[in-house]
Amino acid sequence: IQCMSEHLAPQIAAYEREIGTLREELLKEIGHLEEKKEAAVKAAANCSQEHLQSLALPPTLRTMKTDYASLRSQVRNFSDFYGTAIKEIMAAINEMSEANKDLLEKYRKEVALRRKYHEQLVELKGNIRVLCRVKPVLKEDQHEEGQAVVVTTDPNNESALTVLSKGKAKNFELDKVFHPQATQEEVFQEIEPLITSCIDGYHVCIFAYGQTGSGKTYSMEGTVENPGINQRALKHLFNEIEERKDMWTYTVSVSSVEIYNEVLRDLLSKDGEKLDIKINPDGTGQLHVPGLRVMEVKSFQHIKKVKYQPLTAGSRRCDPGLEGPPDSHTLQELTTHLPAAGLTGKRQQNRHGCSGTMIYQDSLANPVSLAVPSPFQNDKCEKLAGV
Ligand SMILES: Nc1ncnc2c1ncn2[C@@H]1O[C@H](COP(=O)(O)OP(=O)(O)OP(=O)(O)O)[C@@H](O)[C@H]1O
Repeated sequence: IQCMSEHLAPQIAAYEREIGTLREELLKEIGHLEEKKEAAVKAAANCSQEHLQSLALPPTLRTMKTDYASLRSQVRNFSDFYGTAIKEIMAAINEMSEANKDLLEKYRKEVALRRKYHEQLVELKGNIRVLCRVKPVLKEDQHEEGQAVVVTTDPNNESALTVLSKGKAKNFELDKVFHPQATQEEVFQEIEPLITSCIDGYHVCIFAYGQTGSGKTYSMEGTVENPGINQRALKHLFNEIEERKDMWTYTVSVSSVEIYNEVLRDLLSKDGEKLDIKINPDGTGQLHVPGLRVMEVKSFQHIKKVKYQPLTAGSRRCDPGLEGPPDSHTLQELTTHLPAAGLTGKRQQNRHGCSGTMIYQDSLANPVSLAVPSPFQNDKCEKLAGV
């Protein structure tokens, strides 16, 4: 066996070499065939495209083909377009939030400025200001020739007032004296800054005091052609609110009462319901009138349409049947509320936002000397007006 295997070994080696050579040739041949196949496939593809192009497509198919091509390119471009749009949107959002920050910053500065102005106003003009309007002598006053005019103003001093009493001239100094020819507009100009303060959250009380026929109603309400403080203040208030509407939304509400000989009546209720003043149970220690109707008003026109109950008979005049001085007062309270967060301030801000109150009051009283230190003789009225 050993002898045989030694004899066959060279032959086996020769076969193996021959097999190797044959394998290499076979692989080469396969390679050639592959190349030929590729070339044949390409040629076939070209041929079918040329063939397709040479075919006359119906017009609808041709349109579809162009539409399809355009859609394909649009789809390809869409991701680029989408990316650009997202970037633009993000840039706009950033710009907006920057603008918002800017606006908020401006508002904070504005609030601080207004507070400063209000404090300056209070500092310069006082927290309580007493203004005097001298009524002109009218035809109906039956002023007779030769009768002395007892109240005179000084054209060079807007604080001075002289009253002739029992042959003696008494001089008074007030915050401001309006001469008899002063217009409703001039009187209102003195009040105007207080209306802005009310919108900014401060409490304001405007009180007209004087003997019957002295011009309280004329100054406060005025006439249709020549409106007084109340009408002008409301117009001004709604104009200011309108100017601020892009930034802030205010709500405005009104209530109205008459206090006649210590009896308080709601002038917004149908039957002029009688009410009383109580301590507010909310713990603030402030006074309020339980059951008093409060009406939200949207505009100056709206407020003019509010129906008030007619006043108690006799409350607009000295009632001769009464003993002692008649006590007649009408109070109109107007509240502005700004339900905004992020405001700063102490007094005027509560957790609901910022509220300011304006009380107009018109009082009837017996003739009194200008030197009377406290003109508020009516207990309920004094309480309600918060003076
Ligand atoms: N400054 C003024 N200029 C022109 N007229 C005036 C002026 N002030 C008052 N009057 C007129 O005087 C009259 C009496 O005024 P008014 O009714 O306002 O007084 P009053 O103080 O409200 O009186 P009462 O307390 O009795 O209601 C009215 O006819 C009013 O038009």
